[in-house]
Amino acid sequence: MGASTSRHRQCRPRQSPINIYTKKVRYDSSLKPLYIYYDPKSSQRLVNVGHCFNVEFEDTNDKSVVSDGPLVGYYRLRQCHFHWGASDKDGSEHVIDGLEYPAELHIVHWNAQKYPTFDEALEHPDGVAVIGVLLKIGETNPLIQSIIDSLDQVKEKNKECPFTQFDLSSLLPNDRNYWTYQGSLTTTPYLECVTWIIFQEAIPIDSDQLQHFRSLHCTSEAEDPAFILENHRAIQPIEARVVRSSFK
Ligand SMILES: O=C1NC(=O)[C@@H](c2ccccc2)S1
Ligand SMILES: [Zn+2]
Repeated sequence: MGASTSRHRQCRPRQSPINIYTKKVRYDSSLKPLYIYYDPKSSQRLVNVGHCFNVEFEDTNDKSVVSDGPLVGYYRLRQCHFHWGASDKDGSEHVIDGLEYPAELHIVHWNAQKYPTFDEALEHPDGVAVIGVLLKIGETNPLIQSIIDSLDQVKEKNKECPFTQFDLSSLLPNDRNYWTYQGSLTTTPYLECVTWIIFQEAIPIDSDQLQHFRSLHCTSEAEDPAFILENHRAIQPIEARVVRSSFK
């Protein structure tokens, strides 16, 4: 192994996203069912952060949390966002047996039981838990439509608007089978602090709804407009990791 390769392997061993090769996944009977409770009163606002839009939630209390599953303790809901592609052919970050989905929802939580702030949690290997939900082209999604109906208020980078009473739990698939592995943030600074929980079942979105995501501006009002056509990171080497499943 060359020096750069060995340096590369040592310094970034748990990057995300990855291809989940289902033949190499290991069923782990000790994995518990996930406990997920999201209070619609926790949702606060919609923000265009330039490379995507976030639905941001109040994370100064434990009203909306995820626990159990592969996790130790509880993780507080902080924000959710989507990743998408320039066409419906790609867009998800995680890939399943080489199959790319048109988009992926990320629900970001942090270990408020152990760490005082989100920024502190980012510095620890058990600091963050992200639930990933794959999206497939299908019927119109009414929950996503409620977000789209507000997107014109956050068209440009750094714009935000109130977004309350959002029932995020209705966006989750009915089937709670999941894969889990240790990974990283998928945007800079790519910190290796994430326990990933990816649902096996995809949820529907229609093609027109996806097109609305691509009409968001990655530029501020003062700049010449450019669009967020895509915002998904390429898959990364799995290195020495094994993906576990909650199901056979
Ligand atoms: O799941 C992920 N998606 C992203 O855009 C990354 C991120 C980075 C910082 C805060 C929240 C999320 S990590
Ligand atoms: Zn993400």
